[in-house]
Amino acid sequence: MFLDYDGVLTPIVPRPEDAVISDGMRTVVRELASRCPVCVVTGRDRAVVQQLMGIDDLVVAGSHGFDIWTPQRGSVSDDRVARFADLVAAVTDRLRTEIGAIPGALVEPKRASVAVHYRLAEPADRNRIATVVQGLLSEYRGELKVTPGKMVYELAPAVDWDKGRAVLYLIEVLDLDSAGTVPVYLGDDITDEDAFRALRGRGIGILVGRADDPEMAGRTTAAEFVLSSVDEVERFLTALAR
Ligand SMILES: O=P(O)(O)OC[C@H]1O[C@H](O[C@H]2O[C@H](CO)[C@@H](O)[C@H](O)[C@H]2O)[C@H](O)[C@@H](O)[C@@H]1O
Repeated sequence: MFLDYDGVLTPIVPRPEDAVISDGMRTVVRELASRCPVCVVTGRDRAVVQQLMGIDDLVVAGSHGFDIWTPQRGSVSDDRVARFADLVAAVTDRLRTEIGAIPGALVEPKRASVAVHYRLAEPADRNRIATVVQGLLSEYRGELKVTPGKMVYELAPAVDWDKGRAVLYLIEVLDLDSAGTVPVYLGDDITDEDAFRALRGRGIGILVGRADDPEMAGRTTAAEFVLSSVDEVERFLTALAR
């Protein structure tokens, strides 16, 4: 079972640091993990998501799959994190300098990527934030890629790696590639589409969200199924954990 974090295990809230998992969801995730392998595949920094979940013994693919860790083996990300550390640090510094003074703009550093949030910024300031991000993309052309998310720009090294590649890698590393195993992926945001596409024909993709949510407007998805809310996710995982 591959689980995204924000928007799947916790509702979207104004401030990233307030997205703490509920006691009920934590219990269900733990119960499920006693029945089958559970991996958290998130845009979050790995250590941060472990803290928000209050669980540190699950496989986690943090920073959009760049930073993969298992309780048994520790880091299994090859040199992906180390290779891009200087780039990520330089871009994070620039964002802090150029965006830090814009009210409501938040720069969220991670081990292998960086996010710029504009949910709390005035609409008039959002263009300024987008301009800074576009400027950095031009300056680091070929080195940096930007993926939009829910009121956020996700900046990561421009390599052929994403949540979909991370899920396929985990299936291999964790020996889950057997005929009797069906990988299931739950996600809500644009970066989860890579995972839905990767599992097409070999697993099940479940989009979490509602068509009438303005942040989902115009989205197409490669997922086959839909759950409409975090509450529905909890009921679904509870049924699976029985
Ligand atoms: O891959 P995920 O686990 O879904 O993480 C995606 C990003 O989620 C977080 O940002 C989003 O959720 C915040 C808390 O609800 C919200 O305030 C923000 O507007 C959303 O974009 C997280 O902060 C990012 O680092 C993740 O990449």
